[in-house]
Amino acid sequence: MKKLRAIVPATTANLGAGFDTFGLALSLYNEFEVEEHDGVVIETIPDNPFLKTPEKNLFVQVLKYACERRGKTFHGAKVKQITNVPVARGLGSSATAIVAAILISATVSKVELTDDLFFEIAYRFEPHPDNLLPAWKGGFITALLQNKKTYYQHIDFPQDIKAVVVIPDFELSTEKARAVLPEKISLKDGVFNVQRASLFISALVNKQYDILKIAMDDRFHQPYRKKLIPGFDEVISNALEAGALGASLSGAGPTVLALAIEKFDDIGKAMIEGFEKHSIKADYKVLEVDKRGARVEIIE
Ligand SMILES: Nc1ncnc2c1ncn2[C@@H]1O[C@H](COP(=O)(O)OP(=O)(O)OP(=O)(O)O)[C@@H](O)[C@H]1O
Ligand SMILES: N[C@@H](CCO)C(=O)O
Repeated sequence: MKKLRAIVPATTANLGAGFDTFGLALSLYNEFEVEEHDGVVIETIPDNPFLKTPEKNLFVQVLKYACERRGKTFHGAKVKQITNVPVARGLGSSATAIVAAILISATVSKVELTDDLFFEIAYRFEPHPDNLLPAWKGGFITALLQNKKTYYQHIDFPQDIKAVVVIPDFELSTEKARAVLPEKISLKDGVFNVQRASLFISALVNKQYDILKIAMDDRFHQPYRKKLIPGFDEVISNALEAGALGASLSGAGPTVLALAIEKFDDIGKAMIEGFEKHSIKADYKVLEVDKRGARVEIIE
């Protein structure tokens, strides 16, 4: 195998009411360089001992599975990861690793990467398409899984909207953030989210940005997850007061996302203040929507 590099965008899932269905790719990228090697050697930039452990490194685990799935023996790999997407922060870091490994495996084996093949591998490691799909194909998607088939649609995301993401300095695994969700929700809350998810899509299509604030509200997951994220309500209200169109938890959190067409730095700083009031340090990034998705380059 030549030396290959996969470049995969971060993703923000849910966008409020679109729980487990909306996903958006963002201009923050993880890079995964790989070449054949006897045994597994992992370098991470910045240094991350956790990800350097092969058993904890999803990129290596998916590479191994994809190799053995083709009836080959996985002898190892020399991996260099540039991890700009922070782990367990709600920006789809795990999805970047899965997508990178699948694309590299398909490139090496010269196999056409169909949706069925992609999801057959990916769902063994991550059960929801709302990070996987935008990380793979870019842009904004809405998706669902029914009877082992994934249905999804791309919707053009307005060019003038950017994402302000505020990343607090603590991790929240998707597993832990899903464990606090209720088994059942009321009809009233169900209608609440259906109304707003539909409104969100209409607002994008019709460029009716003034309704995004309402459309990004949620009763499925944020009321429960915010107990794990001190300052969440203030971060959201600060974003809106500073000029955001709408704001929500990014994926399973703890990152908080604001959509905006102006005042990006004011919004970022105001959101950080919301966390700082609860003695939590945070950093903000102003990101574009990534429309290209993941790609593989042959280095040598
Ligand atoms: N860049 C990466 N490279 C290799 N393995 C990763 C990477 N990011 C995450 N993982 C693995 O995936 C596991 C699950 O990550 P988790 O889903 O909790 O966080 P996340 O994907 O960063 O956040 P979210 O899914 O909320 O966007 C991590 O504990 C780690 O084992
Ligand atoms: N929809 C998933 C996304 C995880 O990134 C969740 O909220 O748990």
